[in-house]
Amino acid sequence: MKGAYELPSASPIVRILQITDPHLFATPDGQLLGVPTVKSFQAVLDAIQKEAFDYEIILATGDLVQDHNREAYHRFGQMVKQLKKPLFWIEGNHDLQPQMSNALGIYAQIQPHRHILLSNNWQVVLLDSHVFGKPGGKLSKSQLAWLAETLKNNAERYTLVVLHHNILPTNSAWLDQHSLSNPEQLADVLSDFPNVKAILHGHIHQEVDKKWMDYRVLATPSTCIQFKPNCDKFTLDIKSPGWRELNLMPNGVIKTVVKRLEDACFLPNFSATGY
Ligand SMILES: Nc1ncnc2c1ncn2[C@@H]1O[C@@H]2COP(=O)(O)O[C@H]2[C@H]1O
Ligand SMILES: [Fe+2]
Repeated sequence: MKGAYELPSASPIVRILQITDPHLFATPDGQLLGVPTVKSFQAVLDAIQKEAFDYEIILATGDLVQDHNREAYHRFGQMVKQLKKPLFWIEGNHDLQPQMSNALGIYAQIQPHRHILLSNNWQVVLLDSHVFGKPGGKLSKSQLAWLAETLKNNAERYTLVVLHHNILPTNSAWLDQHSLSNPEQLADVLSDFPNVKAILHGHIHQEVDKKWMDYRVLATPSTCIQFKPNCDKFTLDIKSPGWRELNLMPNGVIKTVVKRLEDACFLPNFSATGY
């Protein structure tokens, strides 16, 4: 495990951009259920650059590629260069190691660190919840032990915990079977550290801002297809690709907003029953 990445901030507010689940292909025309994911990702990157939000770091929360292709990781590495800020990533269920680390490791902007110290009062801890060959997630004993150790060593800092898989149900049976399988073990670790403020994830291709015990749970739209909440059978949503802006305030509060491309762009094939 790499040590902490330290980002002393000029501003007391820490600004973070989250992009998630781009499901890129090696080829520019590769499609996921009718959506050309490289093109929708580029449209999101273009829209982000038109915004005034002056983020300091980027979090890419998994499922960076769709087809385990090394070249798709290189496409990700090349495409995010335009954002010109340090980028940190975690694995999703569609990602494959060591191809992912090896490919992303050659880009100076892309950081291998899983612990980020931001300003004087915040930290971000990135967890690997991916289980080889399975769509659902689990936090291993070693990830949980590392989380406990990291929180203990920096207990005075407010903390944002980041992983790929969801903790709370989406009220969609087809998707909820692929949630994090051991949230109670995560809760056990977190319960000793009252400065943990929020848990941020991807995977469910929809916006969430809810409470789980004392923690705020935030999920973010994919940069490609969207899943419709509250549907027991696989159902795609008409909502557009999106991203999230987060402002970590010096008093421990998080101000955050999800933004999307304009309506009715990159609509998927609504008759699809899965992938
Ligand atoms: N029809 C389906 N039923 C159950 N699981 C599915 C279906 N289609 C896709 N999935 C899996 O559910 C996962 C949810 O989001 P992911 O992008 O991680 O990848 C998806 C697939 O692994
Ligand atoms: Fe996923």
